[in-house]
Amino acid sequence: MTSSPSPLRPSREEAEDAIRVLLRWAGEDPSREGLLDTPARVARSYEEFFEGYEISPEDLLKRTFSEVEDYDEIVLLRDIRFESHCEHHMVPIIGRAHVAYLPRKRVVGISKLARVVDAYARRFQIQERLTSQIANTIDSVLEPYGTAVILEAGHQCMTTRGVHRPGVSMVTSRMLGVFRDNSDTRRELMAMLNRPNIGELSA
Ligand SMILES: Nc1nc2c(ncn2[C@@H]2O[C@H](COP(=O)(O)OP(=O)(O)OP(=O)(O)O)[C@@H](O)[C@H]2O)c(=O)[nH]1
Repeated sequence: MTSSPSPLRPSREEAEDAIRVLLRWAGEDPSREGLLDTPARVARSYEEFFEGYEISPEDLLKRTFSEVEDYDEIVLLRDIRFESHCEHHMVPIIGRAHVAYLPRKRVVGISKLARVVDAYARRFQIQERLTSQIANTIDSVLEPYGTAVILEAGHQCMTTRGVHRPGVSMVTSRMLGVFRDNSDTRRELMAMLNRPNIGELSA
């Protein structure tokens, strides 16, 4: 995950040992052939699932386009798939994010909005905090007239265990600036979200 790990961070070997303990605790024999490479695979998967801890979301938004300084309408990137992990049960949260801002002077490359979503999603999360972190970062770095973030997600801690309710999704939002204060602007955003998604045409 990092080339210079913090002294508090366990080594890869310790992480793999912990995975062997979990396998034993589940009733398995980590030395059987099919499981021999599993601790290393899981550790590699964790590096991927949790790479957000190594990314600075603020830095992702530093490069802005000055040529479009006079654009002052809503920019919306919708249906951004994200994958996160619930901090309570360490199982996946899979959903879609819709991210909008109304630029004041700074416009960013749209992929950067998806990268900010990933930078926070690839950590242990609860959905409310994930929603706020994405919105707050865009708002503080770009200083737009407003920022809006809406997340819809399925939580495997509710679908594959515990209360077992497949098909349930959780919806959260954070509205800042004009999206919070101006009902016309918020309505315009909702109308944009309700239009058919043509993104798949270019997929
Ligand atoms: N608000 C919120 N709750 C979440 C999120 N992810 C998981 N949870 C909930 O966190 C709660 C943790 O509750 P606990 O009672 O401590 O854990 P538990 O005994 O495993 O609970 P059950 O899931 O009901 O079996 C559960 O109700 C989860 O559904 C999230 O992103 N936001």
